[in-house]
Amino acid sequence: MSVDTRAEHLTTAQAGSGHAPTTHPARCALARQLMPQRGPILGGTLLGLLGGAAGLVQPLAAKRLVDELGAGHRATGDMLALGALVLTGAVLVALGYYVLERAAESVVCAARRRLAGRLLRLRVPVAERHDPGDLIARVTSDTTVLRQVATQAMASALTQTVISLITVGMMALLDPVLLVVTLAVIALVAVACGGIVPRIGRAAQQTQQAIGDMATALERAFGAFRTIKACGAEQREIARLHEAAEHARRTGVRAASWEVASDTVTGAATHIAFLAVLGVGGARVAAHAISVSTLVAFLLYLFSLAPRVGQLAAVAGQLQVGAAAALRIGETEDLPVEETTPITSHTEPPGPAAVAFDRVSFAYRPGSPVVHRDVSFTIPARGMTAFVGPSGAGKTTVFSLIERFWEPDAGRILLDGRDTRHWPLAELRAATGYVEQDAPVLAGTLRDNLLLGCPHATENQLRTVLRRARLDTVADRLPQGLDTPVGHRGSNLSGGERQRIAIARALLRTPRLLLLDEATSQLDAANEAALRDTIADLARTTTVLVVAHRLSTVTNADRIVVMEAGRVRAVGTHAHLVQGDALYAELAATQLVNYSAVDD
Ligand SMILES: Nc1ncnc2c1ncn2[C@@H]1O[C@H](COP(=O)(O)OP(=O)(O)OP(=O)(O)O)[C@@H](O)[C@H]1O
Repeated sequence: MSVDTRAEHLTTAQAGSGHAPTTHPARCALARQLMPQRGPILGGTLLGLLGGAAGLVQPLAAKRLVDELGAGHRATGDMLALGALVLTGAVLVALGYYVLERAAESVVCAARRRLAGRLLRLRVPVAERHDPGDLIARVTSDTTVLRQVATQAMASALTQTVISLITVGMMALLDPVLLVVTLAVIALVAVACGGIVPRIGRAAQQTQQAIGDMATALERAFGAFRTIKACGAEQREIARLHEAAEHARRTGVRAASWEVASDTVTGAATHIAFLAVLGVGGARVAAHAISVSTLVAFLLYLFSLAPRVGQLAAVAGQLQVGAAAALRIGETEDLPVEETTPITSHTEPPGPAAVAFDRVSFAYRPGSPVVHRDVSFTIPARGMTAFVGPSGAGKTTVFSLIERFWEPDAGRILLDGRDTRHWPLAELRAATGYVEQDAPVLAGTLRDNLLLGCPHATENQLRTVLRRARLDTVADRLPQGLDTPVGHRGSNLSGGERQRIAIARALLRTPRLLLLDEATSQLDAANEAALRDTIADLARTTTVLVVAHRLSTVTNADRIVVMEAGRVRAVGTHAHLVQGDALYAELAATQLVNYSAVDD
């Protein structure tokens, strides 16, 4: 098979079902996302570190300044040195931030590009198994979380740890006794934060999932916008969205509460440490154990250390959230995609393709009802073949299997005598034109839609297919002609116009095999009759397969395949089947009164 075989499920798709953010896979996923930018991230961190080091020397310079002034000396040089230190530190920190911000944007952009590249190449069964809203949230919202981790969290984790250690070293040099007092307070903070930080991570992960749920609910609503209005279901859908928003609010508030608790603990600890150091330090100054300037310098170090300890606590939470987002992104990147080998040479013979099903059996999912049972038929190159039968008989599935959206469980599908599994996928699809049942039209202009499968078509080719699909008058009527926007999913067009666009789009590819699934069901009688002639004309040079509910559209087919409950009942011409197949005769008896009326 021409697909990779990675895990087909997103384990973190549902709230609470994923890995805890601190697990090894989560950390590996985070490292995988950040690795390509490790150079700039380390560079930016180093600059921040140097800026922080400049800040570290400031208390010593201040101490010296106080000593000089206390001794009645002029201290212009010391003042200038202190100013230069402040300036250098600020410039280095700013530069570091800039480098990190750039690296973060690169991390996010690379993740988004990788995800976009893979999502559109997902295997159909895999794509159908996941909520589009959740997949979209992974590309937009989770990558944004990654950005924060790639800048602040990673850099802070490194710089703050190193600078905090140096600060502690400096404090030890100034007065070990005051350091013991400070470390005792820090130890208390560490114990309190140890309980708080994982809770911040978990709550923030749930917020990310809640945002994904909102995207899913929105995608669902916009996917059936008019139906929701027509059913008067706006309030119920709004309630669904409100529920998702409320869930995001609740988890957001929970995360914020824990963040506030963490800030409060570190803030209170700063004050306690300050008061303790001031009390013990004052006593030591009075006892001449240390000088006033030493106490001032120590307090300055303490004030620089306190926010760093607070930041380290926050960073631990951010890293957890980032790891959870990276895990969701990594899982999505690992979903199996279709092969991507581009077409290098056209090895297939020109002209119409022959199709055969050889004892094909198929179910959409293991354990789900069998849709095709031992289906066999042979369709020679050229001519029109229609598939008819009751709803759910498996007609559309024939097309899905030919296009290799799905693979048969047993049997073979042959195109030009060659198993479709041995065709390069791009080549197989290039040989085929497919008009789906609901004739999807994409947002953009009419021209964008037509050129979707054949971007280099000339203006002449465009005009020819427009005429053949009976779209020329529509295009002429539109205010900007072919460059008129058609709206979201072609909402500015009628159902019949959308179908004709889908047909024109398929014709433009000059396919060797044309698959039309209920492609004219929404056309008026005149347009349908004209398109029936176009298709009959096409069938002289191309193999045309048509799924039809209305027999009136296919009575002139070269052969008709009658399907029922996943089996081929009969194959023949209209005249032959009316005589020879009871189901077909019944369909003809109930439908062809209308046909005569239309034809006449
Ligand atoms: N993507 C899918 N996943 C799971 N089951 C599916 C999927 N598509 C179709 N089915 C099921 O497979 C069966 C055959 O569907 P298919 O669309 O091939 O029938 P059909 O003959 O074309 O029907 P209709 O005439 O109503 O379009 C149906 O029972 C349907 O519910």
